[in-house]
Amino acid sequence: MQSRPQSRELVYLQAQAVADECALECALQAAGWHPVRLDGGVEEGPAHEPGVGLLDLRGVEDSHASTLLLRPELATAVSDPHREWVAVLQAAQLACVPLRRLVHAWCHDYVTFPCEPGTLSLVLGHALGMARLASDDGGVADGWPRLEGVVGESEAMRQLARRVVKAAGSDAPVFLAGETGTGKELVAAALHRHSRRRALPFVGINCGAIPHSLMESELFGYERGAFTGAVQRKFGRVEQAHGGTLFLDEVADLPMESQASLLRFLEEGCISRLGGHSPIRVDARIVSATHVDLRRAVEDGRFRADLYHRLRVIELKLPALRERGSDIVLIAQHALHRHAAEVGGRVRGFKACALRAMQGYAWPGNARELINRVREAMVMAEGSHLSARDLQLEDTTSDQQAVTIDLARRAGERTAIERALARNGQHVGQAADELGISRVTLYRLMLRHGLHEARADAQWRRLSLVKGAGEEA
Ligand SMILES: Nc1ncnc2c1ncn2[C@@H]1O[C@H](COP(=O)(O)OP(=O)(O)OP(=O)(O)O)[C@@H](O)[C@H]1O
Repeated sequence: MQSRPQSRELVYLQAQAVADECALECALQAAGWHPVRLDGGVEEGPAHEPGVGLLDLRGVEDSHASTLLLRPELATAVSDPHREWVAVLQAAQLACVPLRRLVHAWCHDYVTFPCEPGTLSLVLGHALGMARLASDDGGVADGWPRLEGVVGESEAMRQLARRVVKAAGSDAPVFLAGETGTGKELVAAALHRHSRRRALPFVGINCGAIPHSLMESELFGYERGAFTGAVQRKFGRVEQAHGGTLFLDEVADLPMESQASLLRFLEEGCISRLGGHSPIRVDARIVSATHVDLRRAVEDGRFRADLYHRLRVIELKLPALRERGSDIVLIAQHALHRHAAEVGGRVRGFKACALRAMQGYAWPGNARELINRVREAMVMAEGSHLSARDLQLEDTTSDQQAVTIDLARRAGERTAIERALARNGQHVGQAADELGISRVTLYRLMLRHGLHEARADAQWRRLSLVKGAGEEA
């Protein structure tokens, strides 16, 4: 006896109620597919399993077609990067240009209804196959998710990517900490793209770049006539981010008055425009960042403690570039490709001395400094391959210098320490355990390799005074 094929699941999203719903459901079941309705449409966070969705557009009138994607449940669903969509239409609807554009832009394929179960099965199976292919390419292929636009494969960045994707599954406020130029804004945008809000706005504001006197109106907007010159209503950044994400960059620079208003918004979910009389409900996910020590700002009385705790429900720390090993070269190459056209493709790569010098430099301005140096060098350099000198970096070892066993051992030792520290979030005790040496020995080795500059904890200061700390352990 022939066994009945197991039915496969698909997500079913209906744009408009139709009279003969059962007919489509029967056709799907006959084709071996089990539809799961997206009632209300919004999924809880991104499902990383590749899948297929059926977008039922039957009954959508021509006049509504161009505004369909303003409906958040539709926009969120069709922009899920892990799902391919198949549209269902009535043959006559193919004459509607906005509907055709929507299907062309967002769907893998379409069927006109009524249709043969065999055709339906073929089209859906093909869409599922394409979703799986795409997922193998760019998704979580070798156990860690790639963040779009964020270059880096070091262990520190893999850990960060995993945490970003987890954080994206919730609506809790996220605080991004990290030195200047480490990519906080880039990561904030990636967080938004991985969240269920991805089809709605990502609105950024640099709190350090706006005069204090304008901050309230910039954040919360104003009504016409609220003050001289307010000739028409203006929506503030918070309101513009409704449904999406609001990114508050350099949040430590927020004036006290706006800190109080922001806190009120976080607690009540409502804002008031300047000159407005009724509160307006706004649903915006808050991501904030600063390169300064926000805890210190709280201690100094420059930042409200209650707001500080509200903002950092989830804290993500971006590693400094010098802790990211071979990411330095990856980002340099990324910059080279990105700006190649500006110099007519004249510059094609890096000399060995440049690669060495980049790895040996501390990059206080992080990825921003690296990208800018590469870009400047590309304009100024004479040859096709950039040297350490083109990058205005010191080449500590020349190409011709013999590499002694001792030099190689030291280089290996330094790399092992850097990686252990990065893997263990700069925790010296844990890094020492992993390396199989004592904390004291690790501190001595760090001193010898010049890896101690950023550390200011008391134990380090004590140990650095120990006689002979820089000698062989
Ligand atoms: N991992 C990365 N891959 C590619 N480009 C990066 C990466 N990190 C940073 N950049 C680039 O470096 C520049 C600075 O990044 P970004 O503005 O996100 O840093 P930031 O941490 O927000 O800095 P600041 O604290 O000064 O505001 C941008 O041009 C960004 O595209």
